[in-house]
Amino acid sequence: MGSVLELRGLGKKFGDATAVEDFRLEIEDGEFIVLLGPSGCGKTTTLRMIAGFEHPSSGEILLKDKVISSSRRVVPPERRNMAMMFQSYAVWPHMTVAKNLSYGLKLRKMPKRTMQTRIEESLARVKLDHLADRYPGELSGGQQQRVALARALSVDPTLLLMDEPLSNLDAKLREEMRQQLHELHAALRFSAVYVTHDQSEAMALADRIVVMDQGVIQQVGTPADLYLRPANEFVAGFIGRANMLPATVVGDGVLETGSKRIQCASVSDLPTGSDAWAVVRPIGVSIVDDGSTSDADFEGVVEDVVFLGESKEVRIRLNGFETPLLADISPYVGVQNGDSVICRLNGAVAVERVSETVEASSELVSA
Ligand SMILES: Nc1ncnc2c1ncn2[C@@H]1O[C@H](COP(=O)(O)OP(=O)(O)OP(=O)(O)O)[C@@H](O)[C@H]1O
Repeated sequence: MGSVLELRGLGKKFGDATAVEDFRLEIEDGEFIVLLGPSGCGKTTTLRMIAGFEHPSSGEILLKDKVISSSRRVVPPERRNMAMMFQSYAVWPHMTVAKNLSYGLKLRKMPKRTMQTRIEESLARVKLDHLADRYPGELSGGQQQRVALARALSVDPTLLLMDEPLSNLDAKLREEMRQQLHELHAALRFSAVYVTHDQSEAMALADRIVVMDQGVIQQVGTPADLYLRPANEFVAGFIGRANMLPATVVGDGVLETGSKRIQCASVSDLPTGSDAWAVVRPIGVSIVDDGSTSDADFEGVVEDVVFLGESKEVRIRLNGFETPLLADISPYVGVQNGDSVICRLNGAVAVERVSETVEASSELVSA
């Protein structure tokens, strides 16, 4: 597998304001990459630079090892062999499914005979060949999404670009479409760059996620990498729910927080003496009820219990800590408000503590 797209130190300024800075990424053939971050972090600008709608202020873009954008050479959007899908997958309502596909192929001056075969093949790939003569209004939302995808892929693009394509849909349809898109990608393995600010969408779809904040890449990794091994406090707070306890690095893989010592799964090269956060996911917190307590366990009092069916979300006020700890525990464990409990923290990760408070603390569920 070679690289499809390479972004080398890509930057974009609008006047004095930096929208994207030193963006570096290599995308493998068949990879589904998601650009994720809060509003204004530079996702769309990055996508538009890849498409060629926006000129980078610095850096280079290579498509299949050929430079398509640099200070000396800029290939226009229509010659980049990329397809773009926008919000809601808009298909043209006044054209049949087959016509929706032929439109883009005609623009590319494909001969008629080849075109017919291409349309049939493209619709067959998304299992819609029997609906070629229908109008979009006669199809379900899921089928319309497949038409849009078939249309985008019919031109055989090197790269498919998608900007929040699900954002106008209601929650239920959105989840269905996400599932379908994931399955189609698994089957067809097209290369894609997908922009969203929704972390659960990113986790569900991506081979790798690029987390951005204020124009700068914070971390690139698989959903599991980002969740289990966040590189910094922004990623720890932005991806999923996290308990973040202020701590100090006291040795190799060991953090001190309050008067307790925690063995970490990863300390990300922080020197001894550094300020850190001990990041612990709610699922990593267990309530010890078999008498096997140790010095590393924490004592606290239960403040709130929410029964969620598959789990119980328990909020615990730890002795000596300001921020309450969130624990996802088995729904069969009997705990009530006011109970004194012993907690054990598993899978802790240390990240450098730069801010005194992190926006997404244990009480805040991000995006
Ligand atoms: N044409 C423009 N002129 C001036 N500033 C712009 C322009 N386009 C984007 N920006 C600025 O660049 C920054 C990044 O914008 P961008 O649209 O890439 O962010 P985003 O992460 O896609 O946000 P959203 O999720 O809200 O679409 C923002 O501060 C934005 O205001």
